[in-house]
Amino acid sequence: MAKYDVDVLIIGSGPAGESAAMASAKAGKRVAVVEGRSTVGGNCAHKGTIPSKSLRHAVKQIIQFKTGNLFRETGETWRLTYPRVLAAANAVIPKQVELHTDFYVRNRVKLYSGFASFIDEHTVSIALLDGARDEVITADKIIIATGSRPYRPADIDFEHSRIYDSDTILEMAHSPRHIILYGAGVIGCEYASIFSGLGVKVDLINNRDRLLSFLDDEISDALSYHLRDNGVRVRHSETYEKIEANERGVTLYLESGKRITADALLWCNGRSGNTDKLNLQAIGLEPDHRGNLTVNEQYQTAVENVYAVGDVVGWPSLASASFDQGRALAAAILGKPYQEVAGVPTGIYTLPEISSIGKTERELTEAKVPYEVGRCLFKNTARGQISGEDVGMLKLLFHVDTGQLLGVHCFGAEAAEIVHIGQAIMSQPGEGNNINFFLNTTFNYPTMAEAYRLAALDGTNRTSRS
Ligand SMILES: Cc1cc2nc3c(=O)[nH]c(=O)nc-3n(C[C@H](O)[C@H](O)[C@H](O)COP(=O)(O)OP(=O)(O)OC[C@H]3O[C@@H](n4cnc5c(N)ncnc54)[C@H](O)[C@@H]3O)c2cc1C
Ligand SMILES: NC(=O)c1ccc[n+]([C@@H]2O[C@H](COP(=O)([O-])OP(=O)(O)OC[C@H]3O[C@@H](n4cnc5c(N)ncnc54)[C@H](O)[C@@H]3O)[C@@H](O)[C@H]2O)c1
Repeated sequence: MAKYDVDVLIIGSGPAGESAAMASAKAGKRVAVVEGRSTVGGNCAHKGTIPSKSLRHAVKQIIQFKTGNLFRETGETWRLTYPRVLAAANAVIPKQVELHTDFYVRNRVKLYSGFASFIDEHTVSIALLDGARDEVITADKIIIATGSRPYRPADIDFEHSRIYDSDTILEMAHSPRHIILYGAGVIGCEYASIFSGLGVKVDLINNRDRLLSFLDDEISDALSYHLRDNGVRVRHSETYEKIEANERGVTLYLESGKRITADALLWCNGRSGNTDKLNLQAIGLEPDHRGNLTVNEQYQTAVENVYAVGDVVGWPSLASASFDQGRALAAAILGKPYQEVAGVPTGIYTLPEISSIGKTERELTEAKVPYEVGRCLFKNTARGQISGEDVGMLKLLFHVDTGQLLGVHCFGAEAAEIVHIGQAIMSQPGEGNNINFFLNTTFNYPTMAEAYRLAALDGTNRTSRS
């Protein structure tokens, strides 16, 4: 008789929970997953990555249609409402659910639809969604992969029909003429692109002094320029004092004395880890003030058999990293070699798209590393000219003496794909990581990938002249 009902019990079926489940099941463990929604996929598939990227894709199609002279006569009026675009975008969610459900079925992972909370460190109670009863399960190892949700300050009335967060904006049933986005992190910048692309007047309120300050300054400046060029009003270094809404509109009062009124406000300033309903007191765990759990490099919490992965452990809070954390954790539990999740690229689906990996110019300058820059503007590539996607740039940072590639920064069409070529070279050991790879390699022509060759030529021409 086994001591526990299952070997591994996972709470949450987002990317982190799913990858931990699949890796454990494939290693022959008896695995069960508890999901508080009626379908799998996590917030990633239902509220975060997937719907927002699908919405952005639909908006990009609209922009291409509106600006492409092949499709329309100049002066023709044409408009799609937000609910219509949203409905088209949301069509991807059931496809995602079907895809991910199959993974559980094929790998014989038992799924419980219900809300989990701890009874003790090996026992979890599940309030089943059908309301029939509570199920109690014991497990040798328990993984918390409960993700995060929008942070909601107590002084803002999120029940009001004009005030939204990144979950409820996916239910907005009208097209605003003017929207305020409070918070200019990744979510705020992505939604600024989406709404301005739909022709909505956008105010983007940033409580810092530049957009996405973790990016290379040149890329962050380019984002500010292009958002403004698309009609977004970006306001830096502003903090809200209060937000009032009534049937006529919503007004944001800023500490600086400014007042902005619009049809809707999207709050995108911060997230909280989903830990408050897990009854963590029962096992002596205490999350931090943002609801996140602290873990060691093996994703183990202070309780030996309880682990945590994904958004619930905080930074970098990405679906991409969550998948890898889940797999790394499963390997650690199984006593296999595992790789720490590091060197995660940034992929930001603004218009234009942004992606980067490695060091920024500021970081290299501060560290006194002698580096050179190679740039290729997309407007100077044949592919960029043919496709009309000529806004953008690839920028390579490399060591002046060794040619080692130190950073790849890209904005423009397909930046999030393009960056992976640089990532592959940067991850080569020793001299395998060298800018010369791009000079000694034949690229398909015409491609956006060719930008690597052009940027490498630009950079190495500079170093050979100096
Ligand atoms: C608008 C938006 C856009 C994003 N875009 C991107 C992007 O482009 N690229 C990217 O890499 N990342 C993106 N992210 C981040 C990404 O969605 C998250 O990092 C990812 O979903 C985290 O995965 P997770 O497995 O930790 O948890 P989640 O996906 O949050 O899933 C956790 C699951 O746990 C369940 N759960 C919670 N508590 C319980 C409980 N007590 N019992 C049972 N089940 C429970 C929840 O119902 C949920 O389904 C975006 C996020 C948002 C909000
Ligand atoms: N393309 C992508 O990769 C993508 C797209 C959208 C969102 N995301 C991820 O979703 C997460 C949320 O993005 P965001 O744009 O809202 O930025 P964010 O949550 O990282 O930060 C926005 C601001 O809110 C503050 N904040 C965060 N949590 C808080 C809390 N609980 N209480 C008070 N203040 C808090 C932060 O300090 C920051 O000033 C990020 O981790 C981001 O990486 C990724």
